[in-house]
Amino acid sequence: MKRQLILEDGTVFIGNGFGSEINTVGEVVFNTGMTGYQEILSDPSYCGQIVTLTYPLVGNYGINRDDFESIQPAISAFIVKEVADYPSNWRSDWSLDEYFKMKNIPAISGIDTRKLTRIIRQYGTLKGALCGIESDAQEVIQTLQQNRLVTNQVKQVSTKTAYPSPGRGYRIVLVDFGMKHGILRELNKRDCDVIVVPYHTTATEILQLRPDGIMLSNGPGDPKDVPEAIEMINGVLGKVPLFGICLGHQLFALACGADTDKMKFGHRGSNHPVKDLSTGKIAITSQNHGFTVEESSIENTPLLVTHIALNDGTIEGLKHREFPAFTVQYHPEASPGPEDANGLFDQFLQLVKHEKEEGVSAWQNVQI
Ligand SMILES: NC(=O)CC[C@H](N)C(=O)O
Repeated sequence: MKRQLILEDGTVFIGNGFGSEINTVGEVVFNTGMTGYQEILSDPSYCGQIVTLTYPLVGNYGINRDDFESIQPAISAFIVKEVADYPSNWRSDWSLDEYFKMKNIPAISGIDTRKLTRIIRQYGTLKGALCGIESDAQEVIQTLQQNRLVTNQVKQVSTKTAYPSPGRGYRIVLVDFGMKHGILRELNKRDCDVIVVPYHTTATEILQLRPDGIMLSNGPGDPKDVPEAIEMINGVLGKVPLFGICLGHQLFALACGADTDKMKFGHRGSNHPVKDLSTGKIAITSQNHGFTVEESSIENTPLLVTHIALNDGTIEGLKHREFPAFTVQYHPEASPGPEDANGLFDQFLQLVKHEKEEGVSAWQNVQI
């Protein structure tokens, strides 16, 4: 069934619809990963976005039971060059088409994704609509140009109530801004006694859980849309060791007085090189972000830049000069992508251990 992808700059692509037949709008972004489409489409940080993959053939190994990053995918729509109708893998349970129909998410194939990606790189991420062939393109373009997309996506994807994921190790409170399961998996693997809490949980409520450490998860949208989290971070900073990922990193920066900004087209892919400024080591990382911490805003804050992106020099890691708190813009939990940075979870737990055994002074001696 022919459907159209319409962009706010006036470009119209005609392709073949699959998955759900509903019409949708969203921010069109590209991901350069060659594999990992299941993890990408189920990453809650894509809430409200229409994702195109630059890799040309998608769906070959199907969708399986085990590789989801959330229970309910939050992406608005999916765009591919060619979709595999007959996946082949022993783990495969559904084809992309079957899965998207089941989850009511529209998708389109037969799109020149190289052209689309070049438009996004030139124009910056832009609003788009996936709709039926009968829709009037000029009308849709006008609507896209005149309306803002929905914000406050964190509220849509965060858990509504707190829940435990018990273990025998350190008590970690994981604040869910749209958490990828991978983060919880890494903590569970290390036997942490995790309590996942909603995005609006206050500092007092978190401290009442007597955590040994606090983790700030990834999540969708603009960090400035979540002021309650910034307030919470200020209330726990210096009291309990803190580790933040992606949106968690941006919220931490805002809480410490730095600023964030929207990037032209962001970083989304599985092979972004990041340099650790203290060791000079390079990690190949998985990334998905459209906002960044502004470098010029760091100067008068208590923050130290620990990592930078080698492609464009933007900030990829921060630590607090005084308190036990550090964050990264990339994804140490991978899923999908390389596991070069996976050791950050161990470093966090080492920090938690030091703090528990020796108090705040130990922080000064721990290398991040
Ligand atoms: N993966 C994330 O946490 C993304 C953070 C934020 N929504 C951004 O786009 O920059």
